[in-house]
Amino acid sequence: MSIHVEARNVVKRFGPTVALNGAKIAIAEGETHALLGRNGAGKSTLVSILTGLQRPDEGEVLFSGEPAPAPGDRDAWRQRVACVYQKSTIIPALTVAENLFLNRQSDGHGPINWRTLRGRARELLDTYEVDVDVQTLAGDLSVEQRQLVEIARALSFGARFIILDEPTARLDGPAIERLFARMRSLREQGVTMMYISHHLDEVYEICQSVTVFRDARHIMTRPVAGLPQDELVHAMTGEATSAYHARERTPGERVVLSGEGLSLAGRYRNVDVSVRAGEVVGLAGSASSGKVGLAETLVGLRGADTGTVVVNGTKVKPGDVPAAMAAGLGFVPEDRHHEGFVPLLSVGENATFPIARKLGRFGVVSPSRRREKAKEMITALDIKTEGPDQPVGDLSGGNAQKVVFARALVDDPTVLVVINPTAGVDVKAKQALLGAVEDAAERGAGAVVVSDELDDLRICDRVLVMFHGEIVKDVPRGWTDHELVAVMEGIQE
Ligand SMILES: Nc1ncnc2c1ncn2[C@@H]1O[C@H](COP(=O)(O)OP(=O)(O)OP(=O)(O)O)[C@@H](O)[C@H]1O
Repeated sequence: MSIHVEARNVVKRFGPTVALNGAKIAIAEGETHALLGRNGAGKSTLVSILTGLQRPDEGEVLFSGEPAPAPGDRDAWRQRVACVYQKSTIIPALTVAENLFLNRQSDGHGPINWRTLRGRARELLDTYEVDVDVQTLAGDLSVEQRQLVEIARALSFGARFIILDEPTARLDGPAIERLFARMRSLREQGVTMMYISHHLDEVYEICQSVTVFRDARHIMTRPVAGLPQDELVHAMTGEATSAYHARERTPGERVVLSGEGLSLAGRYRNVDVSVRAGEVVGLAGSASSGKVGLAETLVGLRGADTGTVVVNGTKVKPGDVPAAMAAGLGFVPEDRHHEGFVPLLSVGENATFPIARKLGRFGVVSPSRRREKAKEMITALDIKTEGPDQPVGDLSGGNAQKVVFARALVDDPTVLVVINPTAGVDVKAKQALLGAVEDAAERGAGAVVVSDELDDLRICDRVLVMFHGEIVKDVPRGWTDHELVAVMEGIQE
């Protein structure tokens, strides 16, 4: 089989960090090839080099045996490769049609003809069987629709090689199945794909080959069929890793978080929840179930039409997150890029933000105390960084998520609410984060884990399942995967 995409001996440095150290990958024509590695292993750096966004310090990239285009020749790159990122690259304030033809609206002869543009956009989406109205504002699309539009856009430039960088991180079960069906049909049409994910089961389901990077180096490339999962995990971590075992505990009596009579039009209705000290409560359901909206109300990020929220004895005003935090709340938001961290501030500043007032007198933070506390959190959560002074924007995705976690935990919260807590984090780091939630519960905090990752929900004492905006079942510990998924998908009452 011929090689479609190849990177040889790639070295890439960022200051003192060596992100890729003689790394390589070779992807055969028409295959779906997984790239795996722990957080910070160098995967995204390779993506930026394979898409021409960054130049390697050493090494080369070849497409079908030919050297890659010159760095500035964006059109030539677009014809060879496209990437669907976890973070959207489409512009929310523009329509789908405008996004599809961004920078190519006119043919260079006179003004843009909007009607023709819409027609071409419709035709393009029809070709790839994407059922989205081209006049919709891109900001109103679901994550799934947005990804389909991005894939269609990539193919329309003529690219026969698509990189999918953690595409399932924000999709629910049925949407993941639909994405996989589409990937299979693209593969049948001869499209080559590179697939990045921290979910090993997905790799076994959709990929034919896998390459593992560890500490900036290539560790192995193998066919997926017949490869034992232990060997894969060992290649990623360099050690044997055992499965995570959720702990047993007996929750206390005191209610530390409650929501009563909560309704928000279009999101959820008639919800009553209460979480006791030392209890971990899961909130599960499909993307349209209302679980994220409800969690955002519980932390004060989003108002409700009716009902009240009480955090640790304090009634929280809708929209007043600082008041909820002052009452003892720690929070990991759904979208770390928007609400999670400030990229230009350092790891230390981000991680210690909620305790800034306590660390210094008269509101002035002592840099040495901040560094000390930040170092503690870096060790506790195993954050891969040059140190507390590095800007969070320079960290790999999974390590940035750990900083958001550190911020939620730093002030020993009485109530901890985490939304998709392990999104983008690797196999081992996931265990550290779930362990941190269980530690908090053992210290007496009440926690809410909002997720549809079954591994995340396994640490919960009970799981509230939402369907179409209502809590349909309170499932105690001891469920099987099949049972819980059936309730989440509304198959079983
Ligand atoms: N612009 C940058 N400036 C400084 N360091 C960087 C920059 N981009 C990446 N790095 C560093 O390079 C290393 C590799 O990061 P990369 O994002 O490629 O990892 P990754 O394998 O994609 O991780 P994840 O699974 O968390 O997304 C990390 O240590 C990261 O901090």
